[in-house]
Amino acid sequence: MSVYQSAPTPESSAIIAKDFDFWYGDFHALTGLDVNIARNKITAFIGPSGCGKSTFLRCMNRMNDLIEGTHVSGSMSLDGNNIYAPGVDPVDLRRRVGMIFQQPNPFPKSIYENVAFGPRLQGVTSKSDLDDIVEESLKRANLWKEVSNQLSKDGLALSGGQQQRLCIARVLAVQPDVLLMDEPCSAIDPTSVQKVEDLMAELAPEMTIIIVTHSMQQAARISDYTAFFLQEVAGEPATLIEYGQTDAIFTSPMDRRTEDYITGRFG
Ligand SMILES: Nc1ncnc2c1ncn2[C@@H]1O[C@H](COP(=O)(O)OP(=O)(O)OP(=O)(O)O)[C@@H](O)[C@H]1O
Repeated sequence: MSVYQSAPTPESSAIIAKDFDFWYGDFHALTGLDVNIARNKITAFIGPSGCGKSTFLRCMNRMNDLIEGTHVSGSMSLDGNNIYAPGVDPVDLRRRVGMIFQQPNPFPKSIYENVAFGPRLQGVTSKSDLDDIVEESLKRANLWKEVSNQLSKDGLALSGGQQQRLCIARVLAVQPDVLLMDEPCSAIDPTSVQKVEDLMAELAPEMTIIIVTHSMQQAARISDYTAFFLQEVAGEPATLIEYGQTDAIFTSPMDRRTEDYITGRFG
């Protein structure tokens, strides 16, 4: 049984997972997840390595569909619609639920083309419209000031932290409702971490953000809600141990395993 402390209500949630399980082939990776993800807030997923944080994150835009032999049970909805229902187009879902990875992965194209790529695919052809989208997206990603006079430069020539913000701009250009961030700061320098955290705080009022992080400090600093996952027995599925408002989880966890993890006793 998971423990909940002032967790989001269904009415205030963008994503709702109910009795959700996930398998990689025969390996039952996640079980019994009941999680409401608050709309336009930042939610952090924490837990030791291998407890299924990334797996659960990737369920939210069906990225795991790309891995052969995976399947799910239970339900997962976005704005009230089951994302695993027949007829849902995963490509369209991934536009609405964008993803940022641990390693920045810009295309080997110019900064401009990286950001214009998605809107072009969506049918935007006007040069001035694309110019506007590129500028706006780079501004929202806190990168515009650094690159506005070098938009034709190769995205891969930027620093790691700049590349990560370019990837964020690329996702923002297609106007997602949800941003999934899988350890987005673990491969970038501290100054860039600060910039990414600042931009998350700026985006959150209009976007639902979920971040997987190994940094307790980062989870405590930036998130509104925190979910703690654990795989207690090797080979057995992981599950949600405790979930709720970040302040409550960090200052008065109700489950001993949460307390042990956040105080650094394991993991
Ligand atoms: N593509 C895959 N095929 C089979 N098993 C996988 C695959 N990806 C992950 N797993 C397994 O699923 C479990 C959960 O992994 P996952 O990467 O989701 O955990 P995590 O909590 O995000 O870990 P970390 O913090 O190390 O990134 C692990 O046992 C892992 O070995």
